[in-house]
Amino acid sequence: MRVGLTGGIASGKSTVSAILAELGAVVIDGDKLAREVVEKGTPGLDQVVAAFGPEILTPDGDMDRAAVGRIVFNDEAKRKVLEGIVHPLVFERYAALEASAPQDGLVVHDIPLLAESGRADTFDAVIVVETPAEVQIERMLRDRGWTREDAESRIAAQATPEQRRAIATHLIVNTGTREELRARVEQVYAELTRA
Ligand SMILES: CC(C)(COP(=O)(O)OP(=O)(O)OC[C@H]1O[C@@H](n2cnc3c(N)ncnc32)[C@H](O)[C@@H]1O)[C@@H](O)C(=O)NCCC(=O)NCCS
Ligand SMILES: Nc1ncnc2c1ncn2[C@@H]1O[C@H](COP(=O)(O)OP(=O)(O)OP(=O)(O)O)[C@@H](O)[C@H]1O
Repeated sequence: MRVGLTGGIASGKSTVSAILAELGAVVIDGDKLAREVVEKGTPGLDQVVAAFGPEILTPDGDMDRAAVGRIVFNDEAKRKVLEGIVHPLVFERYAALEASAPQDGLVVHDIPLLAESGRADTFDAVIVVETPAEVQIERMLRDRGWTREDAESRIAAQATPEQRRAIATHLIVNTGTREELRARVEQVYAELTRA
């Protein structure tokens, strides 16, 4: 069974996917793939440099992620250019990893931008993790050292909670404790593996 997992930034997706993995699911992490396809020496990074210029490289030749983030989360057209480079490469990697995943059990695709991608229909089920924007912002300020403006600009670049709910077959409202979150994830896992 192919399951999409999505949610806004800092909503709790990685926490949910870690619990699903403990329960036996195979998890494919979209953010990790999006980093791999633009690592130093990749054709992906060459394309990003061609579009954004060599000033987005660190002295070591890696992509300066903070610099690119400052550009694309303040300019939608530039964000679309970056997405046009990164997303096709990520979807190629998803397909290759899925082909080598075990055929029985749950394969969970953690895709931060699933609602935005229009690909939700390609999954057997879609888990949406939802957390109030104020909690997302607090976590970003605490964990990433960002300003409130940085945090708000990421949220503004993403789908709304309503748009995500519209694609959900299983909604996880992450407003309680970690223990409550675990219990809800166990319930969803049981429902999906019974199906
Ligand atoms: C702009 C970049 C360099 C910033 O890197 P940074 O290390 O600061 O963030 P990281 O990649 O860890 O992403 C953290 C979160 O930001 C949000 N985010 C990332 N890219 C986007 C985007 N294009 N639109 C909206 N939100 C996004 C997601 O919630 C993601 O989980 C990077 O996010 C990137 O390359 N984005 C484009 C690729 C993409 O869309 N990735 C997300 C899903 S595949
Ligand atoms: N129910 C909860 N109670 C307390 N803290 C939580 C809860 N759920 C998640 N967190 C914490 O919130 C932060 C963000 O969660 P997590 O990394 O799982 O989100 P994410 O959606 O994967 O984030 P990102 O979009 O940044 O990859 C983490 O520090 C995590 O430990």
